[in-house]
Amino acid sequence: MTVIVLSGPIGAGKSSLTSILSKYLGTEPFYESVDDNPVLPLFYADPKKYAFLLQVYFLNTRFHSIKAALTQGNNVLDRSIYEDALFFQMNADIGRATKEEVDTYYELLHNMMDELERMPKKSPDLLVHINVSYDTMIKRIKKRGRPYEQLSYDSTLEDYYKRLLRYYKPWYEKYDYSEKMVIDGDKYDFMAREEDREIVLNQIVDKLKSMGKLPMDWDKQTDIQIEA
Ligand SMILES: Nc1ncnc2c1ncn2[C@@H]1O[C@H](COP(=O)(O)OP(=O)(O)O)[C@@H](O)[C@H]1O
Ligand SMILES: Nc1nc2c(ncn2[C@H]2C[C@H](O)[C@@H](COP(=O)(O)O)O2)c(=O)[nH]1
Repeated sequence: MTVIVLSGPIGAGKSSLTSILSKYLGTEPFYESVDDNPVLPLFYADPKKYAFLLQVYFLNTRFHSIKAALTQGNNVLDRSIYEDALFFQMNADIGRATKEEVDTYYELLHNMMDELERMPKKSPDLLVHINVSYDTMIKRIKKRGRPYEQLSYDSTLEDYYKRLLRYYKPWYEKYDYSEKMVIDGDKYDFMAREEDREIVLNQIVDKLKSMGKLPMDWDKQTDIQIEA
């Protein structure tokens, strides 16, 4: 059983690469349900009021999906529970959570992480982190087009997004729940350019081979169809 989790800033390409990778490897994709998240638009409208509620919502949905992924066959998750605290700590650091909310959040998170420790498979096999610059992040957020994520909706999002990129750097360096690798999201347009998609898929396959998760002679054409 091979469990791969994607990580990376907003709009980095996690859901897109999850779809590409799961199709290519013939494994089950797990997507974070964002567009039916009732709290997300409320958060962007009033971050101070909804930061804690949104984080509990995400933590709960991530806990469900990581438990399912760790007990089912081969799969790919488009975001991990492991970066949940990154978002909440960042929001707490900018005054969007009370001390009581921070204490309650970490109590809940530690309880959930303890539960994962008791599972037969305690953690994913590989984290694929997509690194993007601020300019690429904004371009992709615009391309995806969620109104409340746009700088035109709230100019303070520029600082929020730049801060998020600063928080991701130490988070990735400290991440040690599994093997990990980085995909250059600025360099590779794995959506529009087939040659970039082939390079990215081969980078991930080579990593899985080096971990003994794929046979060294495993080979497959990368010409998969994707929804643009
Ligand atoms: N490598 C890439 N090159 C160009 N566009 C991309 C790339 N990855 C994703 N996109 C586009 O950027 C937007 C955000 O991608 P998405 O997969 O939703 O990111 P995430 O899940 O990390 O938030 C989508 O419109 C998607 O088509
Ligand atoms: N406050 C938080 N917001 C989060 C968290 N995880 C995701 N998000 C936001 C960011 C985007 O607006 C949207 C989807 O994220 P993508 O990375 O898939 O674009 O949800 C979180 O834990 N806390």
